[in-house]
Amino acid sequence: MSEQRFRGQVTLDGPSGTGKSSVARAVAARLGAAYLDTGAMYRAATVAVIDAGVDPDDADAVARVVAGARIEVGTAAGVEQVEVDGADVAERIRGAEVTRNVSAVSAVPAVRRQLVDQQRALVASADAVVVEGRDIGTVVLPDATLKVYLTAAPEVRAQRRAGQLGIGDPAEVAALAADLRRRDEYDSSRADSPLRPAADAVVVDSTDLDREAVVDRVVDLALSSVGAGERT
Ligand SMILES: Nc1ncnc2c1ncn2[C@@H]1O[C@H](COP(=O)(O)OP(=O)(O)OP(=O)(O)O)[C@@H](O)[C@H]1O
Ligand SMILES: Nc1ccn([C@H]2C[C@H](O)[C@@H](COP(=O)(O)O)O2)c(=O)n1
Repeated sequence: MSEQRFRGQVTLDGPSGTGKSSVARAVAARLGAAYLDTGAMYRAATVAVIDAGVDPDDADAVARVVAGARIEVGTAAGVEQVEVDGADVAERIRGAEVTRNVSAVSAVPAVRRQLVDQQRALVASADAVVVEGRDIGTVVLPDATLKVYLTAAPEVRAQRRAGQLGIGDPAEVAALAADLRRRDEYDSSRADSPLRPAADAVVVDSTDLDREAVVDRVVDLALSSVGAGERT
């Protein structure tokens, strides 16, 4: 049950493992809003590329495969629905092979254009929506009601991800931290739509905040956002 009626778009961008998905889902539930995980769309595109046997670094081939794939994601906050050509890939998109290759696939401009068009269409069908990703405030929804950029210290992010995956071995935690650094670097340095905060984003550093505190902060910001957002 939502606490107050909110209309508009909340964008949540930031590096990997900063809490975008968990915070965005909870904020959407509190605001009674739809929820869109754009990372899931790039992951689904990566499944299509892997299944086609194409090299993720071959931009032309990647663009061709993704153009021919039907990628569908749900926008209900409580359910993860991700399909490629009608097949359920919600679990598979979280696997290591997809995570290893998703940055290369998501750096291909034609893939970005296709998925950004789809993202805007999904957002247009909702009167209240929380959208998470890397370029939502900068590229996908530059006029969003509220833009939040989530950050957290890299070592804290690695520890949280380790907790999520049930990993305690220090060598494996170090490998997780290295993977986070590699993806941050790739996502921030690509030519098309690099990861960076929008000029008008509110930066929330969750290093010393628990998840509920971050959710409270974003909900407060959304409900008090001036101008485009509405409360009824
Ligand atoms: N403020 C917080 N305090 C403690 N743990 C948190 C906090 N925010 C998120 N977490 C936990 O950190 C882990 C990573 O969060 P989440 O998957 O939401 O991040 P993300 O930014 O969406 O990652 P990615 O971009 O890689 O998909 C999860 O286990 C989540 O429960
Ligand atoms: N708007 C977006 C969302 C995601 N990506 C890319 C970059 C990430 O490494 C990858 C997976 O995202 P995650 O599920 O970890 O949030 O997808 C992007 O380029 N733009």
